[in-house]
Amino acid sequence: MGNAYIQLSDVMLRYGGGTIALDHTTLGIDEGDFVALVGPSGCGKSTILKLVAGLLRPSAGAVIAGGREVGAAGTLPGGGAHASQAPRLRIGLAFQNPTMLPWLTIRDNVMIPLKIVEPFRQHFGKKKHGDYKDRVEALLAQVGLKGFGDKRPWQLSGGMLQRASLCRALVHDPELLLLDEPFGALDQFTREELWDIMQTLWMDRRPTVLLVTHDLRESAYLANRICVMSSRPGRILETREVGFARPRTLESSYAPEFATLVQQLRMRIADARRDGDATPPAAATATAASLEEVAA
Ligand SMILES: Nc1ncnc2c1ncn2[C@@H]1O[C@H](COP(=O)(O)OP(=O)(O)OP(=O)(O)O)[C@@H](O)[C@H]1O
Repeated sequence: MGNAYIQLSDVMLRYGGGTIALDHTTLGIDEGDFVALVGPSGCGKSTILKLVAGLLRPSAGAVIAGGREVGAAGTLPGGGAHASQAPRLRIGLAFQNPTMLPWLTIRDNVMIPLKIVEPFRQHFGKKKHGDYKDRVEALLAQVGLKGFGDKRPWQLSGGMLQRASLCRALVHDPELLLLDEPFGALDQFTREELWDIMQTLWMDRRPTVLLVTHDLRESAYLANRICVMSSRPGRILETREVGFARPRTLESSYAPEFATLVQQLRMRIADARRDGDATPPAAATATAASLEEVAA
């Protein structure tokens, strides 16, 4: 069993209806790393995020986040007999649909984690019009939403709401950021703009990030490592190091080595879709070796 910051060890996840979403899934993520999960639709990517967040517990195997067993098989999520004494990680979440509470301003929506999560929560009453407001305004400015704090969610475009959603995911300085296709519903131009913003936020703050995406260019632009999953029941078929220098730019995303990486990922996923996880180990190793040459 590995001992990475985030560690899934031989995890099996069976949903209530009997669907086995993950089987023999092992994945380690180092502190401060930026990892993307890609793979065929329905292969269990979101299920991995939910396990790491402690929203699900594995049917077998173990999930550890920041030294704490978040949902050992047979225990309650985040607790139970096997849980270590390590403090629970502060987690930030952003999804494809940036759900905002419509009766609150953008500023108050972004502030919600400060109202809920310790140690911010205990000072909320005192600081919500001072330090916390400044913190939210600074984040909004960083994502290009300066001056929009007083607006209501219905007064913003989809791209602006997604920017606000990123602010909400980061406002409480999470140690772990879980992103489930956060840019999936946006047009290409807005998406690329947000890649840049996301990269800057990560480089400034260095949370550990786990990003689920269908967009292979996005994974190559943002991640340090890309994990390719098999068809359901999902497991990690291959992990790619992405060695491109940072900060990455749109221009660099049109470089031949970037295009080659994306093309190879695409072929790997097409294989996984066609063959399930039936790729013989020798062939998988050969593919991994050829892919390594690209990143080098
Ligand atoms: N609550 C649930 N109950 C039963 N089955 C579920 C549940 N949630 C997901 N599944 C099934 O588990 C499998 C994995 O789902 P998951 O959402 O993790 O996949 P995914 O890779 O994120 O999919 P996509 O790329 O299409 O978003 C799918 O077959 C899905 O239908």
